[in-house]
Amino acid sequence: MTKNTSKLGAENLSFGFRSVFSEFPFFNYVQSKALDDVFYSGKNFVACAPTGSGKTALFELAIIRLLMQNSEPWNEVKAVYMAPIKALCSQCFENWNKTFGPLGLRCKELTGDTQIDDFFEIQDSHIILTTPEKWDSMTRKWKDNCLLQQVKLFLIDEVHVVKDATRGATLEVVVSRMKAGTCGPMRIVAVSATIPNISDIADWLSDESGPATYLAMDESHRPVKLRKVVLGFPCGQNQTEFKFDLSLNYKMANIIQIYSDQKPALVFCSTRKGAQQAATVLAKDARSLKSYTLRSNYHLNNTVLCFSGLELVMLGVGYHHAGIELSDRKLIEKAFTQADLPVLFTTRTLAMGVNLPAHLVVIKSTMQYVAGSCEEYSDADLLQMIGRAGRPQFDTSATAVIMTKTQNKDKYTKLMNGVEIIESSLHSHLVEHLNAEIVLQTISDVNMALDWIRSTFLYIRALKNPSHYGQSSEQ
Ligand SMILES: Nc1ncnc2c1ncn2[C@@H]1O[C@H](COP(=O)(O)OP(=O)(O)OP(=O)(O)O)[C@@H](O)[C@H]1O
Repeated sequence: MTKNTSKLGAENLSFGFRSVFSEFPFFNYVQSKALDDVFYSGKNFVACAPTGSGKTALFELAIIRLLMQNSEPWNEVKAVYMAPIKALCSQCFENWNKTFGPLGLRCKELTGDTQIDDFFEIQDSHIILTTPEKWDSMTRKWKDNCLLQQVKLFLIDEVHVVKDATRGATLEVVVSRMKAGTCGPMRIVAVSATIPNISDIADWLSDESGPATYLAMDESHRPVKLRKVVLGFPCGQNQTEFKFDLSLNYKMANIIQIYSDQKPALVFCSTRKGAQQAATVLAKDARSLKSYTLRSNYHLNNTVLCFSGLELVMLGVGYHHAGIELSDRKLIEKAFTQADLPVLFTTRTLAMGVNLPAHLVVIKSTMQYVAGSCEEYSDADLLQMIGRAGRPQFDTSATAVIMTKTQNKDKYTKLMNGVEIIESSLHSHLVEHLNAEIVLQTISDVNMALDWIRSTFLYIRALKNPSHYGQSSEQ
């Protein structure tokens, strides 16, 4: 466990705000290290720290700082929290409603799942929780609206998504638009678990006082030590994704036996059917396993499980996906949380925001099915899944195993070790985004266009690594 620093405990906060951190008595090492920059200073700030290291508290500290500069009824308080995954927005929305609600703050979730005509409610909210895509579309519509100009604090979760081939450009332009669109000072606080070139992100998130301050904490500061393993498996030229995925089911018993330390294992599968099939294969294999006893402590008389997976549950193997009745899903989650169910196969429904006692997380295949076709998981999704291993409440060490094709092993090993430099992806979508800014009149002449370009992450990285963007260093 990382050492707590009592000097920097929650008692440093004025009385009214301590309740926000009622779940823990002390800030951990990462939070203590960030305190000066995020709480005692108002500069833009970016932190890179491992999954599970308590980065959400950094956002909360930034919000509290903003509150301390204002007074009730918080008319001047407007913060935007932006995360690439809707479930992260929902998780924060739920938590912050509980913690900031009693302080008089109104939170509003604004994602693809919410209604667009919520505008007045949004205008009335103090904390808006949204995704880059949704905020992009909203800020395009509200260009002249005072709402944008009122934002005082812009919180960016999983900021490394800026490198994502499709979503990164949206994040990048949204940040530039926010920087240009507010009338008073707007503070930016960003976090991620993986940014090797954090100083570039700090340069990008600069304001007139200079680059953002930054804090980079390596894996040694992870509250729960995480062993990361990437396993490559051969996939024949004629083998379909489906068959490759299926073949991994037969490796699972071995992997669980080697890496689980006889503790709960969570296996992420790309489809509902895949989760069921994998659970069935493991349950069969488990019968023949000697050293690892898959035995469920889940007693029949305690359960009202009515779905077809009941027999497997009794063997200690469960599956969980959105197609299962909510009540059954809750029971499965409970059984796994209470360590009564040793192995749980799940789709990504359980990846985000749920604190489960998984000592081992296995990602069975790095491909997922989206709208009928196969694509690799995004880095953000993978890190979220891996982040489910070894949550601080349950464990002191944990293991994450990624099962992928042999040819992808290096790529995922790099991702696991966080050595892949974050590059911009805006160059691939530059024309489309420039056009949008021209229509929005953020850009109305060449000088403004140049200023806009200079405000992007693309500009920072293109100067350092021109060849990546198709430029020679002389250009
Ligand atoms: N100082 C602390 N002491 C004890 N537990 C803490 C502390 N700070 C955070 N936690 C708990 O650790 C868990 C992980 O925190 P959090 O989700 O903020 O981490 P994170 O760095 O954002 O992780 P991820 O990147 O996986 O989302 C939460 O359950 C949180 O309540």
